[in-house]
Amino acid sequence: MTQRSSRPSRPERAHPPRGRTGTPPRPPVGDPARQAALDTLRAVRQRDAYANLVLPGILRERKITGRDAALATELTYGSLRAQGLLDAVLTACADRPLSEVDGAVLDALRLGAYQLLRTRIPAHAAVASTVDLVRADRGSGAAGFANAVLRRVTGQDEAGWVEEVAPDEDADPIGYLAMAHAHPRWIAQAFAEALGSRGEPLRDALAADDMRPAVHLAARPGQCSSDELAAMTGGEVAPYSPYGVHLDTGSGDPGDLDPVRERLATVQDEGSQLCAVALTRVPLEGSDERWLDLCAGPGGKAVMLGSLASLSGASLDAVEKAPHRADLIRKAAGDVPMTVHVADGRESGLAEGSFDRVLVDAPCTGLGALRRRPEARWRRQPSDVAPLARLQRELLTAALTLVRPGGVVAYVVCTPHLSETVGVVADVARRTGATWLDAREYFPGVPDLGDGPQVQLWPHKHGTDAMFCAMLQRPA
Ligand SMILES: C[S@@+](CC[C@H](N)C(=O)[O-])C[C@H]1O[C@@H](n2cnc3c(N)ncnc32)[C@H](O)[C@@H]1O
Repeated sequence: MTQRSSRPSRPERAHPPRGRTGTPPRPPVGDPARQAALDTLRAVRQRDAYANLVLPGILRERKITGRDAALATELTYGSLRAQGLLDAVLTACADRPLSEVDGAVLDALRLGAYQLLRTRIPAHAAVASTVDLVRADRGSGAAGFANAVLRRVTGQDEAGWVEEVAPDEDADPIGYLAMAHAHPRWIAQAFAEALGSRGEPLRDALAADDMRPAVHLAARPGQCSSDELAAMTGGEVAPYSPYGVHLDTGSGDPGDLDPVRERLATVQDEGSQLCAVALTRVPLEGSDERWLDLCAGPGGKAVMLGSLASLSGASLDAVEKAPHRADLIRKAAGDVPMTVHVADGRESGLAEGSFDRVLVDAPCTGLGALRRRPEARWRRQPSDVAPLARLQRELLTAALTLVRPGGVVAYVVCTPHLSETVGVVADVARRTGATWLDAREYFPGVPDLGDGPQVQLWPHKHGTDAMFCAMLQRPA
């Protein structure tokens, strides 16, 4: 990394910082979009909040709509996704470690740096608007500091900064791509291992994962077709899921769409739809009447499975450990028939061998759905993987006792991390004697699924989250 020669001097504080009471500052009349973004960044930093839950509330409460809402959304999610890259650049531009910068000022600096590096907002507007926010919240000393730092950021564009702050591309290609596409290095490493590549495929995967995804809707089987849903919403029929529609909603909350409110459709990534539907496509000999979703909260796949089950004369049981998430399943289900159990899937109390099809949509690191959870990539830690992999093995093992001989279990996670995917399935298949079916057969029309028997979907190949699906059959 190149050291910069002169740096802005440390500003003195003009007056005690405001906004320490936890109450978000009132939005300045002139810049509601940036203030909403800033307040969301603060909630994410201070309370570990989820931006996609906080921001819509702020927009609603402050009646921010249209272009301002779209700008607030882009700046919030963009700043959170790019945080690692922004922090590396800000570190190179500040006269002190970022850990010594006041948190509220750091939020604003990230917001400003994001505008400078990753939007077409003119530099003077990005700097001036950020400095105004800092001045309003933290006084003129902090504003001077922010001004000096951001002026340094304007010294070069994103590509120039990447060359300066990223590791050398030849010596550490994964570290370089991780920085260039704003991913923690360990996550880029996990993607590289799953892809078997540290070159072009990794670059494409990280780049696709760094973009704001389209909203995916699932038409409820038996209630509405994907053609009808596309016509109702102005979206496009999805390429692979028979129920899917892709939508560009800008800043709007897809939960507000009429077909979603009227329960004709749900908001669900196309990859999730494909995995749930794949379980129902495996041909079975003998009975096919009882289906189970062993990790069902908040109910996205349970609604899909419950709808398909009732069309085919089967019933669905849904197990969820967390009571509040079981409530979410009941709410999501509405009139879709299913029985919800609050229980640990490893010891559910359900009768062994009593189900024909079981879905294990196991808790996981979520590394495959980072596009949809802007702050998640910087929160997750490598140490999260091993305990989750242990839980995943236990849940999959339990599923193989709950399914009848000859029945099928779909193991699904929204992560490509090998320890959570093939590592879990290979281990459980070996210990239980379950047969590993070729899952690719149940994803008809989906290209580029590799050598099997598992299916790993990717944003850069399929436009879906990076969902993993393996099918295991209990020996008859
Ligand atoms: C990946 S999410 C499932 C998503 C869900 N299938 C859907 O499509 O909406 C995993 C769920 O498993 C639940 N869970 C965690 N540990 C569990 C356990 N031991 N038994 C049952 N459910 C568990 C979590 O609370 C979480 O709701």
